[in-house]
Amino acid sequence: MEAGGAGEVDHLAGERATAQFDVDHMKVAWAGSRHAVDVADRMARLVASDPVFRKDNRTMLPRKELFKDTLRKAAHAWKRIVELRLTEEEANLLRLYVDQPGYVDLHWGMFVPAIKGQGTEEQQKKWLPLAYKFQIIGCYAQTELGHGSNVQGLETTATFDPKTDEFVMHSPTLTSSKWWPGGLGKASTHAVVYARLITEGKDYGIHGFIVQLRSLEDHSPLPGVTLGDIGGKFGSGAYNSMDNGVLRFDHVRIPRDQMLMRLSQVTKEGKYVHSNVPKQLLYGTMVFVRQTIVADASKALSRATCIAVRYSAMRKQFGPQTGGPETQVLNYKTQQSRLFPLLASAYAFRFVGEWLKWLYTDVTHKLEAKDFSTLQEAHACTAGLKAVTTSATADGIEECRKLCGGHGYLNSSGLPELFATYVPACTYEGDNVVLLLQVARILMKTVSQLASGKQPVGTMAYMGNVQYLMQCKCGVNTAEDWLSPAAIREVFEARALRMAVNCAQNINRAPSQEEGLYELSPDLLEVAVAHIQLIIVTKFIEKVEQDIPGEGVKEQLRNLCNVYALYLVHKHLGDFLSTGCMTARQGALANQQLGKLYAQLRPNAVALVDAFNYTDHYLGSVLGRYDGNVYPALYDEAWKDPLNDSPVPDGYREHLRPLLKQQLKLSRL
Ligand SMILES: CCCCCCCC/C=C\C/C=C/C(=O)SCCNC(=O)CCNC(=O)[C@H](O)C(C)(C)COP(=O)(O)OP(=O)(O)OC[C@H]1O[C@@H](n2cnc3c(N)ncnc32)[C@H](O)[C@@H]1OP(=O)(O)O
Ligand SMILES: Cc1cc2nc3c(=O)[nH]c(=O)nc-3n(C[C@H](O)[C@H](O)[C@H](O)COP(=O)(O)OP(=O)(O)OC[C@H]3O[C@@H](n4cnc5c(N)ncnc54)[C@H](O)[C@@H]3O)c2cc1C
Repeated sequence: MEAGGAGEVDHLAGERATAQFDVDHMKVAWAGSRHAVDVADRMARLVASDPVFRKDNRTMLPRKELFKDTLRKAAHAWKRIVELRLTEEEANLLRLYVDQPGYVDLHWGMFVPAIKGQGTEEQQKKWLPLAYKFQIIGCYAQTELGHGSNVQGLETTATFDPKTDEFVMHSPTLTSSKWWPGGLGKASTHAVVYARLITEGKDYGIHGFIVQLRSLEDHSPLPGVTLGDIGGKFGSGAYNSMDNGVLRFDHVRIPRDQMLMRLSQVTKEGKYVHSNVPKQLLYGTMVFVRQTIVADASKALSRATCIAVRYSAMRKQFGPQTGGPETQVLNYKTQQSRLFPLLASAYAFRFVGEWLKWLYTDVTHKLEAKDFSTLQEAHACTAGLKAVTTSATADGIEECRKLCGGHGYLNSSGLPELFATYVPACTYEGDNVVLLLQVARILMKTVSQLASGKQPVGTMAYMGNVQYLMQCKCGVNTAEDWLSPAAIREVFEARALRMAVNCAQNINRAPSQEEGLYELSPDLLEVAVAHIQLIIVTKFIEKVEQDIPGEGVKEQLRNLCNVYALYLVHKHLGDFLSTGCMTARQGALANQQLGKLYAQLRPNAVALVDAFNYTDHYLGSVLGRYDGNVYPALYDEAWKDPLNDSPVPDGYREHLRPLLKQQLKLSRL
């Protein structure tokens, strides 16, 4: 937990004393409200003080023990949720702070939302109470061995049999085996299974079905159902606590009313009826989860930067040529230029995640009123932001590991496990490249409609300003000019639009649209990234323009916003120059201003990560400890490794002793 107890020394007190803002108010800005800070605080402490939720030994547990430990934690968490009558908000936070991937994530995160989004009212009434009380455990079984990205290519079949009023679930090929669903391997009793609906001899494509997989008596797989775990995954601990599974059906029968029938129905005679709604609503659960993944990106990146900032403030290497104390590595300009953009990104992703949640809620309300006009905007924003934020976060965690030098490579730093747990976010819920290509296609469509005078809306509205943005010149003359939000916004808009228009023109020169999209797909990725970065920068600017209470809080957020934007200008300078949005001199001025911003950020760095309000338990890092007392913690942690259980290792008698004795004999010859 945080410092302040009797006898504890705050080794970072000097760093905290230099902060130029009110940390308590920054906690509110980060969490969203005073209420959010208080609830998070209570739940984090509840978890940290409970010995069942201990996790410092996690990377040393063999897989079977790790999985059992996950079941124990999930059951204990549920017991506490019920005993303490926690609200949904509190329960979600408690699960977050338990911090161990497991079947409950998919049960609450995908199974329940899939039934809510795609089930009829009657189906919801039947299944949701069972799920809410954990009388059934569910997962989301979409991906197969042969197809993940291409959902329309899935092979599992659900063939309607009007004689018995049932669907027959079948896995016709090896590649049709369901493969990857979390919670499927060992824990789930039920799944929402995506399969090709076949009725009256016709294939109507992919639909969702609720299928019972295991007995509710003894948990054994039901007849015709083959189930298992797909095997160990990257890293120690990490995502290995999750039972990602394989599932095969051999003509398994389910009642007709277990097809999720909100979007389309099959009558008892076998007639297929599609409600008058866009087919893409079938993908609604993925859109929901992509939105939550953006919020999670800021959590993961803020954890990594919290560890790296605190450790960098405490770690010293080298000193002035003239002698004297060694330098904190956080004072090296290179350390700042690698670390501070990541800290700024964590804040940027937090605020864009907040905005995306609002957008998602707004679109959901519109859909309920049968207004589908914002469906494309929701798809583009969730897909694009999921891709950009998860890729940057995965890269950022790895950079934080390097920023912590050798100690960052130790499991006790928390960073290897954080990376291994996080990195599949670039793949699950849509491979990032596949998602960015979706965004790019929508951008290309928008560009092609500009000529007809159709005004783009939402996050693409800026494209309507095409006449101006295609020819405008950046007005920056001094480094300080880069502090203008209008100047920043304009170059990001001009870069995104010009890249999109250039790409669209190149596609139009191809023999066909399809060939053009195929040949230019690497460029399309960059177009999508430029557009999504514009959204993140814009939402950060809008956040800073709001009324933000607390001494110095707004100033710090403005500084972080400028760091985020100018870091992107520096990193993608090629885009800005080649599209003619700015000159090389203006690029140099941006970099000059970035250096000044880093210097302003430096005295506030530790306080800015304190504002995340993470307990030592949640951080799970000897390097990121609140009190900065890193060396005794590192030293103590090493002795906990099972290899240190005895001074002479197992295997000495069989493999070391004979070798050493043989060397002794040889030397005597
Ligand atoms: C609250 C707690 C949350 C906890 C979360 C826990 C996380 C646990 C960790 C992991 C869980 C992981 C789960 C999974 O991975 S589940 C499996 C996820 N799988 C995917 O994401 C697959 C990705 N593929 C796709 O989404 C699609 O196949 C596709 C979009 C790539 C292609 O779809 P396709 O039907 O072939 O269509 P087109 O490309 O031709 O597009 C047609 C049309 O539809 C529009 N569109 C596509 N997708 C959507 C959408 N989701 N919403 C709205 N509209 C969509 C597209 O733009 C086209 O439009 P048009 O040009 O106007 O016709
Ligand atoms: C940890 C984890 C948890 C998961 N949990 C679940 C779950 O609970 N339920 C579930 O149903 N699924 C789950 N999945 C599966 C996940 O959704 C898929 O792995 C993901 O959608 C990617 O699909 P794929 O594996 O088919 O990749 P592929 O599509 O085979 O990707 C391979 C490569 O091909 C490239 N590629 C593919 N298509 C294109 C294209 N059109 N253009 C250019 N490049 C392309 C990709 O960029 C990638 O580089 C999980 C996966 C992981 C790793």
